[in-house]
Amino acid sequence: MSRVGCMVLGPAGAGKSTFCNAIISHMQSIGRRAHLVNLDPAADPTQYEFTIDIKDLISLEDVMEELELGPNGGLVYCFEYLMNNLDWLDEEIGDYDDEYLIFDCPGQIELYTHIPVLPTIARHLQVNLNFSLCAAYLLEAPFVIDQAKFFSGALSAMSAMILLELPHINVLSKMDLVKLEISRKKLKQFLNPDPLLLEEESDDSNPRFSKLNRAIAYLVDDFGMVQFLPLDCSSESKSVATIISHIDDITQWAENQEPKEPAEEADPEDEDNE
Ligand SMILES: Nc1nc2c(ncn2[C@@H]2O[C@H](COP(=O)(O)OP(=O)(O)OP(=O)(O)O)[C@@H](O)[C@H]2O)c(=O)[nH]1
Repeated sequence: MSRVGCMVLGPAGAGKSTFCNAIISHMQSIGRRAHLVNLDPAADPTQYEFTIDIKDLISLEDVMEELELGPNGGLVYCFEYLMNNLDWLDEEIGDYDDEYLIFDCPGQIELYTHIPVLPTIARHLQVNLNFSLCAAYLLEAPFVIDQAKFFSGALSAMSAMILLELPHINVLSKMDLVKLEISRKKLKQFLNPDPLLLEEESDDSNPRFSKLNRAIAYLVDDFGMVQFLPLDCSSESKSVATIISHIDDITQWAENQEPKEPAEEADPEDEDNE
């Protein structure tokens, strides 16, 4: 049996760490074994209990101090360092065989939309460590209430999906913060976005904007970004269990697929391990 993992992605503050912890708590409450892997070298160490923590290898604070880099350059350096020390990750993951690993990723989405850092890690986990892997991309529900922001978020999710090449689910987080009935109604429409309905919505705007919206709505639909699952971590809610069952389904599907080819970006030494 392969190992099962979920990479939790999304912009800064979208609720990734809270969601990761909600998954772990829920899994523990139903007797399943799950562990948290922190891939954010800037994470606050006091907040969550990580089984595996990139900060044991390298921390952003140290890099910024010692190399006099800014936060973004520092983060890229941390990931380049991890890329050159993937055997550290292999050792840490070691024998977590029949268990779930939840990877809490940094909120700098350029790490999966521009720089192929997380795609390389994902491929390494699949090819070298035999993981059935999926991605959960979080967007903050209160931010995507208007259509333009929804499209912008959906496009960033799509960009991550295309670059990571992983079975992918989208999540609208912090649903409890959307209180107005009219906003909740609008969000419901985004959970299963129908290009025709979204097209109608843009009737009152500038015709060129409307045309752009329509094109994006069809693009999002064509790429199968058809569903966003609602998430509310503020209270005991069924949303976490529902998302876990989606993760189970898509990782099960991934397990039945042909094994991936070794990553092009992989270190040639890794190919010797195959
Ligand atoms: N009301 C509400 N607040 C939430 C929910 N999920 C997360 N939050 C809050 O949102 C803030 C950010 O949450 P985090 O889980 O740290 O977000 P993150 O995406 O991991 O943030 P970065 O690691 O900085 O990218 C925290 O104050 C959380 O308590 C939710 O479902 N409802």
